[in-house]
Amino acid sequence: MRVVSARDFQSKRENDYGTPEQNETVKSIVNSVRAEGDIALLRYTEQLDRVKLEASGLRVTEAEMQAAYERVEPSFVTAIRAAADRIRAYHDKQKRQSWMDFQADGSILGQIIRPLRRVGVYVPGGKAAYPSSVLMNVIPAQVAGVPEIVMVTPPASGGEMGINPYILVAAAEAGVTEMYRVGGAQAIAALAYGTETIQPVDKICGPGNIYVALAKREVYGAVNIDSLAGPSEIAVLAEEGADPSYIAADLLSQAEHDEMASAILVTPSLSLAEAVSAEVERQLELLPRRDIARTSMDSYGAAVVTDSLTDAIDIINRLAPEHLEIVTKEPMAIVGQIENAGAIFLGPYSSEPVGDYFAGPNHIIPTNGTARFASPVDVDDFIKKSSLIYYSKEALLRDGETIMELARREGLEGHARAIGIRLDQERNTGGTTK
Ligand SMILES: NC(=O)c1ccc[n+]([C@@H]2O[C@H](COP(=O)([O-])OP(=O)(O)OC[C@H]3O[C@@H](n4cnc5c(N)ncnc54)[C@H](O)[C@@H]3O)[C@@H](O)[C@H]2O)c1
Ligand SMILES: N[C@H](CO)Cc1c[nH]c[nH+]1
Ligand SMILES: [Zn+2]
Repeated sequence: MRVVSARDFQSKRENDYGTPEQNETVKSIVNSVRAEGDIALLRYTEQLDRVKLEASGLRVTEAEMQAAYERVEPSFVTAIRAAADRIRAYHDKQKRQSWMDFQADGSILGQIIRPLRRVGVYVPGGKAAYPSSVLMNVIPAQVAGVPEIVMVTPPASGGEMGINPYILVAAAEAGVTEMYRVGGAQAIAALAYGTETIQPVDKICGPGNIYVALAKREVYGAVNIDSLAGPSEIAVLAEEGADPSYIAADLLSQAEHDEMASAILVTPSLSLAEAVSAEVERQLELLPRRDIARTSMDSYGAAVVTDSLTDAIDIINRLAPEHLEIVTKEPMAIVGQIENAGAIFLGPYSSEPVGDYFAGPNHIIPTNGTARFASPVDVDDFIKKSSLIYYSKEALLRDGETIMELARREGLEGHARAIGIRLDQERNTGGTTK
């Protein structure tokens, strides 16, 4: 991992999302699926996932889900249930209630909260399978009360039609009843526009690689999306005294996700930066996915040395990382200065994978600097709100002239007249109409 001074550090991620070629590829896949439906889905699944399917084979059956229990260890079932309980407990706290404010003049103002009717959840399954992402998608949708949750995930690569059994068991445990074996940009397009087999949804949530993230951006507007939760990122803010082997391990935990993942240490300590860099080289060799981790470390990894802790915090706020670990003597004293980060992990024992799998907060988190304006998936992603306005006669008589003044200053006489016609009527009838 390169050690660089803050002055020489230029994040490779401060550009637009994806290369021009990746953007073109995604546009072309999305347009083809929109125009051709299932035929394009099957073509891209064969081309990109090397799995040949018939349209009738797109839907994953309940029997497949149940059969998968035979192929996973009982310890996995215990673990996924324990994780689901923690994730559900955390998301239960986010539930919103509809509310109404009864005013003294007889008016009622409020907000009605309703679940979205049909949502699509993407579970990544290209280079690795992510049963944990099944829970992170499905549980908040269930807590919100979404009646139709449609899961998509790529068929296990290597020519088999099957889905990874850990994903199937996680889906069965979560109560998924509608699942399709399709991934990448083609799955996102199918959820957005529908095909002969897949009915369109109202919103698409879930993480994925660059093609998935770009496809979500491409279909936004036809459907809503959660955020651009693309290739994983970690930034560690640390000072002298932090354990280099812990930091290196946590950096590599995200680097192993994807060649496009990013892992950055920011510290005022040159000696810590050098120790972490050496530790990364040592630990890299121990990883089964070292080729992926090395590519991402070489492309996007860095140990950035700053003049001060304040400068280090500035860099973190500029990066707006998906995950931030603060490993300083007083992490609580720093957290208030962090403006941009998707999930913040405090202290030496809050290793990032604690949040990936188990603590309870959602691991579907915006990337590539978009934590500046976006948030991790939560129950709010699966609801919508309607404003409620009941104006009493008394209230309209009181506020009518003010509303007409505002309408006329916008040059919208029709708006003013809609109010005026009621005021006139009330005045002419001496206020006897109800
Ligand atoms: N930000 C988050 O919240 C979060 C959470 C979990 C995982 N992730 C990220 O999810 C990603 C998972 O990636 P993955 O690849 O393992 O699975 P994936 O399911 O996201 O992507 C696999 C699909 O990508 C498509 N694809 C692959 N190469 C392509 C190409 N050259 N052209 C067009 N399409 C192509 C294929 O259709 C394939 O099915 C990683 O980047 C990981 O870091 C992010
Ligand atoms: N770190 C990922 C989010 O970027 C989430 C995850 C799932 N499994 C392992 N990690
Ligand atoms: Zn992870």
